[in-house]
Amino acid sequence: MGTILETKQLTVRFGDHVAVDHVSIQIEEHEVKSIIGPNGAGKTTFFNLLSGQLKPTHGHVFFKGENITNLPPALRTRKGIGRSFQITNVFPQLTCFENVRLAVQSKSRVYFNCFSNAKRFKEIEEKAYEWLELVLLDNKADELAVHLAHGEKRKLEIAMLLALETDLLLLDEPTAGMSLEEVPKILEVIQKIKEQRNRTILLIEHKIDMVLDLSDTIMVLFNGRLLADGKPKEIIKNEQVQSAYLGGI
Ligand SMILES: Nc1ncnc2c1ncn2[C@@H]1O[C@H](COP(=O)(O)OP(=O)(O)OP(=O)(O)O)[C@@H](O)[C@H]1O
Repeated sequence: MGTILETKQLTVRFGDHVAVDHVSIQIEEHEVKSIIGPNGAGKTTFFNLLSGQLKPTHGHVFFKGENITNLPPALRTRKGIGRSFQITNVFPQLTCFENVRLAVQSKSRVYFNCFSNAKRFKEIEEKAYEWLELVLLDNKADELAVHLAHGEKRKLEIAMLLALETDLLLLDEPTAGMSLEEVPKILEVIQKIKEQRNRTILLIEHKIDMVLDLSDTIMVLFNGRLLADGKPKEIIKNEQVQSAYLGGI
């Protein structure tokens, strides 16, 4: 296994404010890496630089060894970087199954028409059910997305992201806005994706227990700078991290 994503001295300024400040990291294939840091530390801005929503003022992003710093978001998705947002992104008037099937179709570029191959559609439908099963939503396949609870919508969004079959998943606070009962279910979904060991996950998450449970490595941002990057045990012991973020636990 090698490095799937690397940033070198990645920096973005907004006027006088340096939101991401010379951040150099590496993400290994099939690892789960989390980004933590206080509000305003630069986590979402860093994601925007990786997914192409923002262009850096300085530095580079490499994906599978290729310099993608100047590629637009759609091209990055095609190369294998998929991103979820804090706001759920599903079609409310379609069922869960239809939402995921659309994502599978967009990946396979097969569209329904009367001349098309029925066998191919069957494969697409089976694949859509597989993703729904993986995110524990197969029992809601025929439910309209508009009727789902918030946590279920997040799971549906993750299923749609998985259906795009990107190698790297950028998950931006998948538990944001969830009730206490919903959080363990998302944790279980991410754990299941992790167990398959065929995706790399970069996760922004405020729930520190969840981060410690899931992550192979954790990077800590503080005022746009990389304060620490290492295994959960090292991060927890790091004195700078404790005083800057964890409140000296
Ligand atoms: N487009 C922008 N223009 C100006 N300032 C911005 C812009 N985007 C982000 N910032 C600033 O950059 C800093 C980092 O913001 P960012 O949203 O990345 O932090 P964050 O770590 O994701 O915070 P949170 O945990 O609250 O989501 C903040 O001070 C924010 O106000």
